[in-house]
Amino acid sequence: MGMKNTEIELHNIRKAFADGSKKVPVLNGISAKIEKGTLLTIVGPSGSGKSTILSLCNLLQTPDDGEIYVNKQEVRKWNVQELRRYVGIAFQSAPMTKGTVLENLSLPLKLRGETLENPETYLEYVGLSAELLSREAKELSGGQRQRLSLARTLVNNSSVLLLDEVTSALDTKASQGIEELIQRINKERSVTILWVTHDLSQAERVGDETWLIKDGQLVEGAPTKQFFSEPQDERTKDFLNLLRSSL
Ligand SMILES: Nc1ncnc2c1ncn2[C@@H]1O[C@H](COP(=O)(O)OP(=O)(O)OP(=O)(O)O)[C@@H](O)[C@H]1O
Repeated sequence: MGMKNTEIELHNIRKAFADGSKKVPVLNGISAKIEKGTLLTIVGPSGSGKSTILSLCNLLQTPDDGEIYVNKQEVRKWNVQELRRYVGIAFQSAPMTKGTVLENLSLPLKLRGETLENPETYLEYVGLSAELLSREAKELSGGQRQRLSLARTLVNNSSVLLLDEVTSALDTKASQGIEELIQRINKERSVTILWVTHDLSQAERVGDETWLIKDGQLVEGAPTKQFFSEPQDERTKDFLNLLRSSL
């Protein structure tokens, strides 16, 4: 066995949200380790807490209880800006700020008072033409915007990428392109990836490991092949059967 090199460790994470006067628990004690370079796919019913897990890893939210270690340092001990460079995030909507593609791409550096060298190399890597640099970013197609948000994480040289339903708004062809790009970023640059997806065949295709989150618990975490071919927990079997029978 080689030496394990943990990128993210969740230690008994709990989170509840206020709903009127009562607190609704969303994560009920989640513990797990993610090794560096892993492509983890996270599946589970709607509202089970998947996005909340991502948001805790770069301090968009803070846990009520428990600790999260990123590269061995508890998230609340990180400088937030540094943490958010180290842990990049991309959403389904791939939001852009007003301005050109170049301005959007160099935003993370501009905030630090630096300029971006060779912006076209980042566009090329994500499969966008350098001619797009002067284009208004909000006018790009969904697939192009998703590529640009991935390019931004490359500018930051992020070690971890949090992906929340990044292909759900795209047609099949654009979705395949983004899938391949993410796999390439994972393999070529050893970026650790936490990928929430409702598309089970995608989770099976791209994952090294897969988790099922249900009712705020990590029900089952296993190597992806095993997760889909020999699920151990009855709740995983039910979840997979239910979705497969509805196809
Ligand atoms: N900021 C918030 N304030 C209040 N409630 C929240 C907040 N964020 C999430 N929730 C609630 O927490 C629960 C879990 O939400 P979360 O988005 O983590 O689920 P999910 O598994 O990602 O769902 P989906 O697959 O539908 O995106 C939901 O009931 C949601 O309404």
